[in-house]
Amino acid sequence: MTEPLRVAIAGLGTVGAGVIRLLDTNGELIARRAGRPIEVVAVTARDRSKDRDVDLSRFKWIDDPTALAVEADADVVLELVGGADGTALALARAALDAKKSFVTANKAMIAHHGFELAQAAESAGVALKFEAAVAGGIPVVKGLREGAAANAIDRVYGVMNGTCNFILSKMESEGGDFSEVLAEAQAKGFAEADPSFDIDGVDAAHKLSILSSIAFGTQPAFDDVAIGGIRDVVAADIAEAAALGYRIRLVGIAEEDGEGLFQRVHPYLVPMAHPLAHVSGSTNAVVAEGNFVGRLFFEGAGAGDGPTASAVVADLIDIARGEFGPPYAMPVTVLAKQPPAPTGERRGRAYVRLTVADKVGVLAEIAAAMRDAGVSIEALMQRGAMADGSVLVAIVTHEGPERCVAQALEKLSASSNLKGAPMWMHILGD
Ligand SMILES: NC(=O)c1ccc[n+]([C@@H]2O[C@H](COP(=O)([O-])OP(=O)(O)OC[C@H]3O[C@@H](n4cnc5c(N)ncnc54)[C@H](O)[C@@H]3O)[C@@H](O)[C@H]2O)c1
Ligand SMILES: N[C@@H](CCO)C(=O)O
Ligand code: NA
Repeated sequence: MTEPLRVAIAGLGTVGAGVIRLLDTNGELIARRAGRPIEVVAVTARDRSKDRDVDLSRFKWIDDPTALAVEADADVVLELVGGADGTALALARAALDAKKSFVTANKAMIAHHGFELAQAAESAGVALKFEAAVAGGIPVVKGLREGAAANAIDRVYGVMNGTCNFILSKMESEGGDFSEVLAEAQAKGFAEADPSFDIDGVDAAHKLSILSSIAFGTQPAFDDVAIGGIRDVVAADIAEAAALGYRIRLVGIAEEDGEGLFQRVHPYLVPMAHPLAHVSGSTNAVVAEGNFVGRLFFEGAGAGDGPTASAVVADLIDIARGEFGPPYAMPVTVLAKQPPAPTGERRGRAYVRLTVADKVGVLAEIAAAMRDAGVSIEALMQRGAMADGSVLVAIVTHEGPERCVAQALEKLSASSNLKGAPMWMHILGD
């Protein structure tokens, strides 16, 4: 058999150990598919003595992760450490500088530095691959970059954070407390080292900005993503949404609107008839709309050791087969710089939840603020008094400019009748 593809791995946590287990289990099958074996030659992590349930004695241990790039006798450096900068970025630069191919699951680093790393990889003539960085095990990077490459993409959107989806669907089915369910997601290995990246929408925004570049052929623009998370979603919102025929999902959405690229991550009310409403637990799903293929729907495990390892090793197999190609759908030299779309006149329907004093005239005040801002109300529900005497008012608006809802809420937030910050979610259209 031909020479093995030699791999050096930095990071032996959930994903790193998963990759070694996968190669141990499926090594022979992979060697037949790739035309040659994939062999781990060196590893590094923070703690050499930690029990990881995999035999590391076969591999050379190199203490310094950056030295791994140069000292290990490897064709590919695999980074599974995490973090946008620091060790991961130093390792990426060192590997590409040493003309070694580089594979990573690190969406934070690719969202912030992917363009620079793609330039380095292309000029070094090596591969840069990051299938595991977006939607874990779902082959959505390959799906868009290769499978949908013949299409102009009109819109790409989806549920891209397993931790948030796990929390929302658990609160939906069992009514669990937010922090307890988050702790459960952390114990299952889904959450980021800093889980605020998950619940505040940052992780999904990392993934969305990577997908946008591939879908629209634009330079990655993470800083242009409007980001909101699920921290303020309460059980009452989930119940109101259900009563109205929706489920709440953290949705990342990107589209070109003629004047620029619109990118937003936010909790959305998703109609029950839409397939995204049925994506539950840590599952992810991505929808891409191509001008010839129509609607593509990718669904699968977005996190966890096995699914993420599956995506990482698929990238290694590509490299073993000699499939390099530009990391995005086109060479970095032709990636367009797209300004962010102006959001002022963006239209949509909205859900608004207000906690207000239970007294005469409050509903009239809300209705007046909406009327003055030009917001048309489709439905308004008031729910029973809470312990502190306040009541919950949930409103669904007709379609209109989003800025009008913002204007109405700004006016209302000055009212002494408001007993907490208003919660505003968008409603996903078809
Ligand atoms: N866990 C998942 O489900 C998942 C899914 C997709 C992508 N990812 C990404 O994969 C990467 C790894 O995630 P994970 O869940 O395996 O993390 P983890 O915390 O379980 O493992 C991280 C590993 O890196 C090592 N490490 C950390 N800092 C280091 C340093 N400075 N020097 C040397 N080693 C260091 C740790 O010792 C550990 O072995 C992250 O970028 C993450 O975002 C994770
Ligand atoms: N923390 C991420 C891991 C997968 O990228 C999630 O929950 O989706
Ligand atoms: Na993926």
